[in-house]
Order: sequence, then C-alpha cells, then structure tokens
Amino acid sequence: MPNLTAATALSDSEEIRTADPAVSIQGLYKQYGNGPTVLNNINLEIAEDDFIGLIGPSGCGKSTLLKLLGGLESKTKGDIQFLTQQTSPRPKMGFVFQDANLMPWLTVIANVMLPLELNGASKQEAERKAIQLIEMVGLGHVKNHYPRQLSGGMRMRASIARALTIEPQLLLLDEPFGALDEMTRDDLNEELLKLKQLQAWVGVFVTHSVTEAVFLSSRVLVMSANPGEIYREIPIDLPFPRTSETRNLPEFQQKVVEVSQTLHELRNLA
Ligand SMILES: Nc1ncnc2c1ncn2[C@@H]1O[C@H](COP(=O)(O)OP(=O)(O)OP(=O)(O)O)[C@@H](O)[C@H]1O
Repeated sequence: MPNLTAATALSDSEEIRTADPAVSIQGLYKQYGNGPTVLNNINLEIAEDDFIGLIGPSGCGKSTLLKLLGGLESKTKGDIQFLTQQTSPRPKMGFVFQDANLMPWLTVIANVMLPLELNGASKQEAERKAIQLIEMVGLGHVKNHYPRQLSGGMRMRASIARALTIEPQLLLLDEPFGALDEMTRDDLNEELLKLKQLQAWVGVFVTHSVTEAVFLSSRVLVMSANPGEIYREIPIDLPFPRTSETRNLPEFQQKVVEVSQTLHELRNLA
C-alpha cells in the first residue's frame, strides 16, 4: 500500500513477510453493551500487499471486525494501529457493502463524484477522477443513468468506483457480491483484482463464498464463533495476477478443499 510503512521492525519470532505491515491488531475484544464477547483476543498483522478474506459461521464477528477496522464501531479492549507515515493516524478508507447504497436521486457519475466533492475537490477535478473510475469499472456507457436503471452487478461496480475515487489506502468490503449471480460475481472478482493492481490498497473483505475467498485472498482467515476468534489462517500462495483460468488450477481446488474442510471441522466442534 503506498504511503504506509512499517513503524516497527518485525521481531525474529514473527513470520517473515516480504511486504511491510500496514495494520497491526493486538488483543482486540468487542462486546456490544452487556452482551456476550463477540470478538475474543484478535491478533493480526496485515501487510501492505495483503487482501485478507474473512470467512466463518454466521455471527462469528466478521462484520464486527471489519467495522472496528473502519472505525464504524468502537472496540472494547485492545489496539488497532495503522502504520502510516502520514500526519493522520488513520489511512484513507473506502467501504463497499452488500447493498450498493447509491443515492437513488443521483446519476452514476454524481454518485461517484460525491465523496470527492465532500472531501473538498472542485467539481471539475471530481468529474475527471469519477469518469476515470467509471471507465475502469466498465460503466462509461451508463454514467448518466440512475441506479434504478442499472442491474445489480452494475450498481455494485458503481459502488466500487465510488469507494475507490478517494484513492483509499485500506478498502473494506462486507459481502460485496453476496447478492449477485455466480457469473457476475466471478467477473467482479476478476475486476476487483485488476483494480487492486492499479491502486494497490490493502484489502479486507467478508464473504460466505469459499471460492471467492480463495480467488481474492492472499490469506484466508477462518473465524470460529462464540466468541469470535481467528481459528486458522490459510495462506493462498497462488500467484497474481489471477484470472478465470486460476479457478481451474489443481492448487486452487486444493485451497478450496482446505478452506471448506476447515469450516466443516468448525461445525463439528460446535
Ligand atoms: N449493533 C449490535 N448490537 C448488538 N449486537 C450486535 C450488533 N452487531 C452485531 N451484533 C452481534 O454480534 C455478533 C457478531 O455479529 P457480526 O455481524 O459481526 O457477525 P458476522 O460473522 O458478520 O455474521 P453474518 O455472517 O451472519 O453476517 C452477533 O451475535 C450479532 O448479533
């Protein structure tokens, strides 16, 4: 991720990674009010080239972890450090949710321009950047359409373009493609990886799809529930760029089996 560098060196005992750490989570706990512990002692280093996939049973705290990273919920205990050199303690963040959350009264281009304008960009500058992103996600031909005139996949493309206009350093995605058909999901997965190559953000996403998790991730974190913990980390050491052919590789299939078996193992433990 550009502009983020390691503030501290990794100690000898830690895993040797090629990229610098970008986010460090230490002893993180979350409890909503007086309810049960939702996240229990989460420790995680996210590297600047990571795309982390969070998968696990319903209610294990995946979205909660994402919200804590994004500052949308407060932590109960522990520490999240963004290892940034910039004056701001938090990196620029982009969010993509399952519901594209577009403003229905604004056209695609106006929706994508919105975060830039809210950040003080001139109309001209916002329009220039928005058009660039809209072209990148393949929506140039519908830039003046309203959300109701778009398919679900197109709405999600617009939502991704909107999240990327501010050039985020950290992109957080919560089941972004969960409501889409499998073909559209596969296409968007491939496009998302191309965008990551162009913009180089650190990505963390939540999914229920094992194949999506394996396709997108540098590391899949399988979480267990009650309380939510990181049960196992599965590195996905398939080379990038990944394409539709990647899904046919035996190594890809092996990783899918490994993640699925881990989820089954968890179910049997419950
Ligand atoms: N705002 C809230 N107030 C109280 N409890 C909450 C709140 N948000 C989430 N929870 C509880 O925290 C637990 C974890 O929820 P979370 O949405 O993080 O899980 P998840 O793994 O993302 O689930 P799913 O896969 O079903 O989306 C659940 O028991 C949920 O009911």
